[in-house]
Amino acid sequence: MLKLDNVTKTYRVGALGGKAVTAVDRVSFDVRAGEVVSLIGESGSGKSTIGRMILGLTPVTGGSITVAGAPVRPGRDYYRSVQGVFQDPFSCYNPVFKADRVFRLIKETYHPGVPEDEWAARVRAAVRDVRLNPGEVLGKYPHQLSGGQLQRMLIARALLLDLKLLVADEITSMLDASTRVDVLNLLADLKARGLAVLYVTHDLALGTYLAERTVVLWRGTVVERGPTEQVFGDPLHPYTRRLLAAVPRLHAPWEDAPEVRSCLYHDTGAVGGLAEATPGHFVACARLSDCQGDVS
Ligand SMILES: Nc1ncnc2c1ncn2[C@@H]1O[C@H](COP(=O)(O)OP(=O)(O)OP(=O)(O)O)[C@@H](O)[C@H]1O
Repeated sequence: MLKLDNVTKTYRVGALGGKAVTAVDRVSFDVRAGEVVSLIGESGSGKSTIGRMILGLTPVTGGSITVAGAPVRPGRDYYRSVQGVFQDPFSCYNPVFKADRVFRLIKETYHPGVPEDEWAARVRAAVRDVRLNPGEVLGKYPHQLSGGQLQRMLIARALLLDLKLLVADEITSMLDASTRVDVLNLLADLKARGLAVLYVTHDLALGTYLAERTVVLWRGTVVERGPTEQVFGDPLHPYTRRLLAAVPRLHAPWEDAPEVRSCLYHDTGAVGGLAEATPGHFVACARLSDCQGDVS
């Protein structure tokens, strides 16, 4: 459903855009229909930039992104099947309008011909699908609803479209533990309906919860990707191991990488990109910044 092929993003920064920052560097992975893939990495690793490129909010610098075989083409038709939900639900609502205005905008843009009573029934069904009570949430202003309720209403809004791909960017990070589980279960429901979900997070525990496959991003490059149980159960790259072992320790800088005893990438003679350890489980060079998989 979603395919990224060697995607690179360079931002121009500094005076008159004279300096280039490579936020995403030759990233390739895919997400199939009915699958959740989690994209994991620390702050600044390029996760949101990837999400924004998929949603057509910022152009790619190199490589290609396709959804159902077609390139990203921001516009009404594209957003009918591709939607994003972001970390801060409050920013998606205008505080002076009732929160369910987000549903009205969908009707006006995508379903203008649907009679009002039928539309109201569809909205109520979508709201129930995200485990909210229409009587409790409809007709209220954003400040009268919780973050979790607003987040779920955004997902309900996406359900009113002919959605094929959802980019969920840190959607649970502002929610309390019980609401978080609700929203994750909701994503599992979407998966069961055949949606492709890219679940962007810096939280490994949440990443494992429902993703079939995991992509680990480090400074804009993929260092490991594969079936979630393999990436978490048998992490091959030192960065993945470090993420898994990242419990705060006083006086020990987090940056301390574990000693690299061997590097599958070099051992297998792989060149440029990732070495395949077991079917579908790929890993980059273990020498982190020394090499970044560019050796020959
Ligand atoms: N509009 C921009 N202009 C210049 N640099 C940017 C821009 N947006 C992001 N960057 C840089 O690109 C890199 C990746 O940022 P990005 O927001 O994609 O990371 P992230 O993994 O989503 O981080 P976080 O989890 O903190 O949101 C960072 O170095 C960031 O400073």
